[in-house]
Order: sequence, then structure tokens, then C-alpha cells
Amino acid sequence: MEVFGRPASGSKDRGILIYGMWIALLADQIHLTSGIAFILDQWHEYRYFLLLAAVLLGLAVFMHFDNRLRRERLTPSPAASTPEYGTVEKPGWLNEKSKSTILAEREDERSEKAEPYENVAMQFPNVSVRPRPGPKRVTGSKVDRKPKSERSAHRRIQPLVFFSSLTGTTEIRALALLNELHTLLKDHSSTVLEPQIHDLSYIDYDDFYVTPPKSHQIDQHVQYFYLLMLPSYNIDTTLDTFLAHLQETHNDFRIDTAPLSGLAGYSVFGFGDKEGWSTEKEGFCSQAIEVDKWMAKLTGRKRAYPLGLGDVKSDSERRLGEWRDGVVKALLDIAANGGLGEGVAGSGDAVESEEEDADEAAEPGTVLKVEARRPAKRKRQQKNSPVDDLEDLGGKSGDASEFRSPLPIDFTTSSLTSTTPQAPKAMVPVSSPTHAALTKQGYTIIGTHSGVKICRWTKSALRGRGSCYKFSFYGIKSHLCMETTPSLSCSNKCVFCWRHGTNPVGTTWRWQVDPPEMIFDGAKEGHYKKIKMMRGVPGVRAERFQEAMKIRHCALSLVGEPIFYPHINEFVAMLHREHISSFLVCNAQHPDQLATLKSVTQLYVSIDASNAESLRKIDRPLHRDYWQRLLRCLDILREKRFRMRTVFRLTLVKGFNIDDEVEGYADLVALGLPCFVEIKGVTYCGNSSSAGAGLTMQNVPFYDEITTFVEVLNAALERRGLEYGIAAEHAHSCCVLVASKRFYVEEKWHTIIDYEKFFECLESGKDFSPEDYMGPPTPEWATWGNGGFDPADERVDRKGKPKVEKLR
Ligand SMILES: Cc1cc2nc3c(=O)[nH]c(=O)nc-3n(C[C@H](O)[C@H](O)[C@H](O)COP(=O)(O)O)c2cc1C
Ligand code: SF4
Repeated sequence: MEVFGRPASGSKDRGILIYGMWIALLADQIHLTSGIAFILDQWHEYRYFLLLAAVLLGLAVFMHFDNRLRRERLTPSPAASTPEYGTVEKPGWLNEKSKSTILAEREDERSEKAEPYENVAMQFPNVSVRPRPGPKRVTGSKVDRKPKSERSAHRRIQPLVFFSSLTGTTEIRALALLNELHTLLKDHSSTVLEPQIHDLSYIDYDDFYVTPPKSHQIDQHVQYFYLLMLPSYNIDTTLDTFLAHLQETHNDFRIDTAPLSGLAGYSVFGFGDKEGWSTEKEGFCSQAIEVDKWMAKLTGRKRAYPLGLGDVKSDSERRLGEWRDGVVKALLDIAANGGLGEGVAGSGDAVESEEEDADEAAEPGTVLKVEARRPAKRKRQQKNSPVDDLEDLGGKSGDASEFRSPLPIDFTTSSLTSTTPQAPKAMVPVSSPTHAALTKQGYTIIGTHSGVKICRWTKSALRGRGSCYKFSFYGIKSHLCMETTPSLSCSNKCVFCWRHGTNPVGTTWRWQVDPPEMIFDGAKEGHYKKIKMMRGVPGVRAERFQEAMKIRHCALSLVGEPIFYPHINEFVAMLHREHISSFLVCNAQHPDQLATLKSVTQLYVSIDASNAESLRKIDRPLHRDYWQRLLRCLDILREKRFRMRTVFRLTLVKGFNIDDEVEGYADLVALGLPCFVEIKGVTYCGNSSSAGAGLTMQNVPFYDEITTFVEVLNAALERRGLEYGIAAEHAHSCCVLVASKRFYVEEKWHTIIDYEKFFECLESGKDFSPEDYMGPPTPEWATWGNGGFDPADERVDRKGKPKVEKLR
């Protein structure tokens, strides 16, 4: 028999075995069949679940292999660089000469110049100062998940010094600066990290000048502060590449125009050679100036300290020292206060903004908006100005009493009828519209009745664009001058005064009186604060900014009537104690206060008309005996003329106080015998209030008309046998100076003041006269016929373009 194809054996044992196997196989078969049935059962029951599981498993396996493949492909890519001194090695596949490759090649060429860094490395072990060849380490950084408030507690500033150098001068200075920064900042290690240095020729610009470097400090929020030290070359150097990079980055449409705005701040110092490139116009420090401008754009106006410039053949050491001190102060300020503070509109703009126009200074009797020959432009600018001129708040009628709001505080009549004594009020309460209007205009109100503001000339001088006429006439640099008043109240409502309608007025002091110390401290604080706001403005020079942090002169004018303040003598004495000279302007309406006034460096009275009728129309005085008051003031001035320098200020307004008035003015000069007569053209404010007062552009005299008037006045004085002459001019301010021949010595005008001599005389306790503090001769460029613009400054038009002065 065949069992599964095999023949059956004849033996019994084999037969039993085969039979047994057959039984077993049969039993197995039955079992298998039931097993398959069981599986099928299960499959039907769980097939959806099993299919889903299979799909998921397949996906997981696929992703695993794909990731591995991907990582292998990416490995040779350039890794993110650390903010240390070194280059990024490029992968082999990057055959094209990129910026980084070119820079790496330069590194090889310059490798023999590495010694200085070794010294630095010894001094600052945590500073990496040698370019490090070899592959770049990829370091991970922990993501800070703490809330922002908690993180700011660990905020630290990382100063980075960048330099560029061809012949080594800047390199040596940069290393010295690093050393000095280390010393100056070591006590502030909780907020400022150890400074690091980078040669611009070695770094990859993409690491520092596209976005700020990423911080590797765990648990700390690090902000970078860039200090750039740069020479200038009019030949091709690495700086051209750097400049091109800054420009490209700014213009790259794919990235933000200010991608470096995450920096804590930056500042640039330039080295140049004045022997070959004597002025900025001729290229002095041209590349540093350019870099400074691009950095302002890229950082979104984060200029923390003004651009410093030094001449390698003369003052670079000194200038660099000043810049360094200023930068350190700014840096610590940022570390302590968390930011650059208040910014100034216009900083960093491509075309330098001329915000000066909006807030030119006013002094009693003067409106300093000079460029009278551009009415249309001025009007347009004012229309667009975000800051309302105070005059705009006034009414439309010609009568001052009809000004709509806010109402002047005039106690002249109410005080006469009042029977119950009232506690004195604040002259300018914080909640008053006057306070709001003055603050909006840029005044800092001190206490209850004083104010301080920086004038357009201070800003102009900080930018090397010229000082006011007081520099040409008396040697006052505008960036050293503080303009303030201890009394915002006045007893006139002059038609050309741009703040009438909002200012408090009164014939006597009826307000609460603030102590002089408080006003003095408040004025200085307010002034310095406003100067500091200028540190980021394009064009502000570090050395001038530094100088401006010490006030040397005080113009007690601004708005209001300073002599009105009951403690004016104490206030002036405080100025003098700090060697701040004093120019006090009064409106010739307070003879009693004038008589008791002690020494000031220069004492002014505004003479706005030559006769009573004309004065009434132009000054609209509150006092009924205004003319007698003026005449009494002139008597007092005549008596004071041998104790201090006395000045008449004439503000000429066409149609009001010019025609047929020359003889009258000459008579007043004969009465007061002032040391000087300043003749100035009024400037049109171009607003509703001036128009309401009857003023239009037609009332603004041209400079030619001023000079003609001055010549006629001079002749009238001569006819009266008065010894005067035309000494100086400042055409830019429409201003001419007539001086007494007491100041004409050895055939030269000496209108400049010797300020140190003035303080010496004052401190001697002896009597002295104006001749005792007469300074050197008036500079040739300031004398009559020469225009009066300091040739060391750059005259620019409203767009910041150089302007050529036209002489008569
Ligand atoms: C070829 C050459 C061109 C220069 N061009 C200018 C220039 O355009 N403006 C400038 O202010 N100084 C210029 N300088 C002066 C250098 O900026 C100055 O000497 C500077 O200190 C050099 O710095 P460094 O030694 O770090 O390279 C030039 C100097 C040289 C040798
Ligand atoms: S004197 Fe001083 S405050 Fe007056 S305009 Fe000149 S700089 Fe400005």
C-alpha cells in the first residue's frame, strides 16, 4: 500500500509506525483546519484595526529612513557663527568666491600681523582674539522659556569693538581702547560683559552686520553694543566692501531695512588726516561719516553717542578720549535704564531732517524765524508740523483780548477790587492749557513759573552748522548756551511775540514764588536732558556734544520777563558761581527791578519803538505809564553802563517801527548811551495769531533793508556827536551790531567778551567796568561787510546741502 506515495512495508513494526504517523498527520490536519478557521474568524473581526496598524507602522519606518538621508545631505553646510573673533570655514562645494572666502583669504595674507592679539589674549582670556582656522563648531543654545520680565533681570550688554586698519594706527588705538574699556567697565560686570574686539577684515559681515549675533549666554538676555573705529581712505580698501555690505543690507528687499535694531546701541569714531583732507567737505573722515549714517539706518536710529572724529596729526588722542568717556557713560546709561531714552525725531534719516525749523528760538522782542524770504515753504512746513505753534492757539482778531484760548492770567484789574486775600496761585499750573501748550512746543516747565528750552542755534552748533549771532559778536558758542527764564509771565503783548494768547501776563508778581535753587537745578537738568536727546541726531559731533555737557552761558530771555522774578539776583549769582555768563533781556517796563539788578555779563533792554504811540501799537503794554517806564529804564541803563555791558535791542518790523523812526531811535540812544545796539529784523511766524495782530510777510524786512536802516541810524548818531560805529554783522540772523567807540581799540573792534576775566573781576569783589573784560578783536569774518558766518562751520540749506553765503 502506498502511504503518501510510499510503498507499505511488509514488516509489522514498520507497518505500525507508518500507521501511527498517518494517524498523527490526520489529527494535525484536522487541527490545522480548525486553526485556519480560527484565524479567518479573527481576521474578519479585527481586519480594520490590523490594516490601520500596518499603515501607521509603514509610515514610521519611511520617516525614519528619510530623516537619516536628509541629515547626511545637510552636514557640510556652513554652521552659524559664534560672535567671536574668527572666520567661518566654507564647505568645499562653495567654489564661488563669496564675501567670506575673500575675507578668509585676506586673513592668510595678514597672518604675520597677529602679535598684538596675543597680548590681548593674555589680558582677556575670555576674549577670542586670533582668527581660528579649522571647521566651525556648532554649538547649541538653550531656549530661554522664562517670562520676559524675568529675563530682563539678567539683561547684560556685550560691547564689541570693531576696527579696520591698513597701516596699523587704528588697530593700535582699538586695542588700547579695549584695554581702557576693560578697566572702566570692570566694576559693572553684573550688567556689562567683557568687551571683545574684531577686525573688520576678518569677520564675516553676515555674522554681525545682517542681524545682531545670537547670544550664547544661558539664562541671560545679552544685547550687543557696537563701537566702530575706522580710518578713511580715498583708495580702494576693505572699508569699501564693508560700506557696500551695509548699503546692500539696508536695501535688500528680503530683509527688514533696520535689521540691526536689536542692538543696544552703536557709535563710530573716525581717524583722518587734516593735512591732506582739511575739512569734511574735502573728505576728512569721509568713510567714518558714511558708516555712521548707514549704521543709523540699519539700527533704526540706535546711535548711542555722536560720531567722533580725530585728526591723526593733531587731536585724535584727545578726541578719542572724550568719545570713549561719552560712550562709556551712554553704555552704562543703557545698561542701567534699559534703552537709549527719548529719541529725537529725524535721527538716522537718509536726508538729514531739518526739524530745527519747527522750533526756532524766540527771545522777548524777537522771533527768531529768520529765513524771511521763503514764506511759501515755511508755511507749508508749519502746516505739516506735528507741533502746533503756540500762536495757533490764539484767536483771529487783532485785539489780544479776543484770543480764544487759553485765557491769559491777568491780575492787573481784579487785584484792585479784591477784598479777601487769596493764597498765591501757580503761574503755570501743571493742569493748565498753558503748561500743555508750552510742553508740546518743547519747553520744559520748571516748578510753577520757569522754563527752559534748547534753541535751533544750539542744535545747529552741535552739528557744526554755525552758532547764532552772539558767537560772531560776543564769542558765545551756541552749543554751550542755555536759554531759560525764571518768569514765563510778561507785562507786554508784543505783536511779534509768538507766545501771546497763551502766556500769563501781569503788571506785578502775584503768583507763588519758587526758590532760585530749584529753578537753577531744574533749568540745568532740563537743558542737559534736551542736549542728551541730540546725541543720536545725524551730524552731531562728539566733541561738540561733549563740550555741550558743560553750560558756559545763559540767555535769560526765552519767553516772559526774567527781571520780574523776585529772586533774580540770587538766580544770576548762582549762574556766576558756576562760571556761567549771563545775558539778561528785559522789556524796559520794570524800572524798580532794573535799578536793583546786580551784575550781569550783558544787560539788554528791548526798544521796540522810538516813540510812545508806536510802542503802544507794537508792544501793547499792560502798564498805562509804559512810556515813562521805558524812559526811566533808559536812565538806569545809562547809570549802569560803566558797571556792565549794556545793550539796546531793536527788532525792526516793517510798517510798525522802521519808517520815520530812525531819528527817534538815535535820541533814545543818546539817552541810554548803551555800549551796544543790536538791530535785528523780525521774523514772521506765519500763523493765525500774527496775522490777527496785523502781521504778514510784508512786515518782515529784507536784510538789505536792515543794513540800510543801520547806516542811516549810524549817520544820525554821528550827527548827534555820539561815538558809535557799525562793528559787526550776522547776515544769517538778519542782525547787525552798532557799538560804542569805547570798544574800538587800536583801530579794531573788540566786541568779544573775555569771560574768564569777567569772573575774575566779579570774584575780586572790586568795582569793575565793561572794558575790564573786553576780549580780543572781533574776528575779521564777523566784522561789518564780511557776512559774519564762522568759516570753520558749514553753512547748509534746509536739506543739509552746503550753502554759499552771498555777501553784499
Ligand atoms: C592713501 C591714503 C589715503 C587716505 N585718504 C584719506 C581720506 O580720504 N580722508 C582722511 O581723512 N584721511 C585719509 N587718509 C589718512 C588716514 O585715514 C589716516 O592716516 C589713518 O590714521 C590711517 O589709519 P590706519 O593706519 O589704521 O590705516 C589717507 C591715508 C592714505 C595713506
Ligand atoms: S543766545 Fe543762546 S539761546 Fe539765544 S539764540 Fe543764541 S544760542 Fe540760542
